[in-house]
Amino acid sequence: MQEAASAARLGTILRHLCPRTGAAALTAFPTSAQIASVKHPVEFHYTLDNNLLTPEQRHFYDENGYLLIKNLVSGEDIERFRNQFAKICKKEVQVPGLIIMRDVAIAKSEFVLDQKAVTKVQDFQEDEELFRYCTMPQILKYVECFTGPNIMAMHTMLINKPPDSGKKSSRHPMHQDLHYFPFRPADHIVCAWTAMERIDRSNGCLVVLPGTHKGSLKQHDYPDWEGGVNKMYHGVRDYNKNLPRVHLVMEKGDTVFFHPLLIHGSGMNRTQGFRKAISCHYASAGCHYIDVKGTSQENIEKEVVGIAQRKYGVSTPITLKDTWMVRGRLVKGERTNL
Ligand SMILES: CCCCCCCCCC(=O)SCCNC(=O)CCNC(=O)[C@H](O)C(C)(C)COP(=O)(O)OP(=O)(O)OC[C@H]1O[C@@H](n2cnc3c(N)ncnc32)[C@H](O)[C@@H]1OP(=O)(O)O
Ligand SMILES: Nc1ncnc2c1ncn2[C@@H]1O[C@H](COP(=O)(O)OP(=O)(O)OP(=O)(O)O)[C@@H](O)[C@H]1O
Ligand SMILES: O=C(O)CCC(=O)C(=O)O
Ligand SMILES: [Fe+2]
Ligand SMILES: [Mg+2]
Repeated sequence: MQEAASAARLGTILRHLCPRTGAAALTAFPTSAQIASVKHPVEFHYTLDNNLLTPEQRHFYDENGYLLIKNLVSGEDIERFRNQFAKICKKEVQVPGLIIMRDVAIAKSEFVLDQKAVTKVQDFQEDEELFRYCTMPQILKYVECFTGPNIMAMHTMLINKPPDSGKKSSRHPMHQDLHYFPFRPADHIVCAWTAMERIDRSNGCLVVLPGTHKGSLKQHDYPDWEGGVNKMYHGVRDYNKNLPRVHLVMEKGDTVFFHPLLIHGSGMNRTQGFRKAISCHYASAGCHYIDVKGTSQENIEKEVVGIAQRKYGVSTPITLKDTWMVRGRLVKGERTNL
């Protein structure tokens, strides 16, 4: 009896150390022989093993909070996404629920039906062509290593970073995507972000602070930038500016998977081209919603709810959770909690 109790306790500790591999390595009540055999507790904390990731890749993600896979999306598919994006900008197609955002530097200038006016489109879950990105088997195969088999596409974006207007507003401040998400656990959420062309420091690549996914969710506010900040581009209030930064230089089709606590941003676009990337945030359907009242996420809830009420013309009180429940789409397995 005592052995069963201590075995259960050890199981709990191991699961705590590593929720998934700990649970997989041990049955609910391991025998003392099993306990004795657990010499090297748990190797990997942030990934599931579906025979896709090598031990080196799993180790890299554990340590750094991101994983870059070369050449995952074909040039042909990227061309199709580009064409669809152009059609959306020209208003040749109307997509229900889509948010079209213009850069703050030109938001008040005259409206042009051209992608030169669009900084990103969000929530394209109702666009069959762009949403194809979120359902690509070669992407979901990787996503499953982070989320498990029941997968929800929660947030979709095509980012069209414009040439900087001179005000540096094309930058994206350093942030953690979890700030926007009222669901947990964070370890079962992952972003896939695919470069639609070569992206390096000249056109504003992703900048990451490796290892910061091991920390907690930080307080986010608007950065104090003279040239203006795009709506809802909150940044981490205080982060250690001495932490090493890594610039992710990517070729067309390369895809990075990253943890929602990883602190990242993107630099200014110093070229004349519109730097394009397409992304989707996935979560395990088994994640649960949380109430963000009284937490650091209260400020973003207020903004998102304000925009959602305007967009859907509702005046009844809604929560951050409601805005996510209507956007999430199942892409694999079974829709359970989210
Ligand atoms: C829900 C968030 C999900 C994020 C989750 C994943 C992590 C991702 C991290 C991010 O991407 S953070 C940034 C997320 N940003 C957004 O979600 C903002 C999405 N954009 C919008 O909702 C609309 O583009 C916006 C409401 C800002 C404007 O759309 P409208 O169609 O209402 O534009 P309109 O031209 O009518 O302008 C209305 C007002 O907004 C202002 N505006 C427009 N674009 C702006 C801009 N880019 N920045 C600041 N203000 C802007 C514009 O000047 C004007 O101000 P006034 O009322 O004072 O005249
Ligand atoms: N003064 C600043 N305060 C806060 N964040 C900043 C500041 N300058 C840059 N950043 C952030 O750091 C990231 C990279 O920005 P930056 O424009 O310096 O690009 P970069 O790729 O570092 O280019 P460079 O080659 O000039 O260093 C972005 O997320 C940006 O928002
Ligand atoms: O600059 C980009 O393409 C990505 C910005 C980003 O991190 C985000 O939208 O969450
Ligand atoms: Fe982000
Ligand atoms: Mg810099």
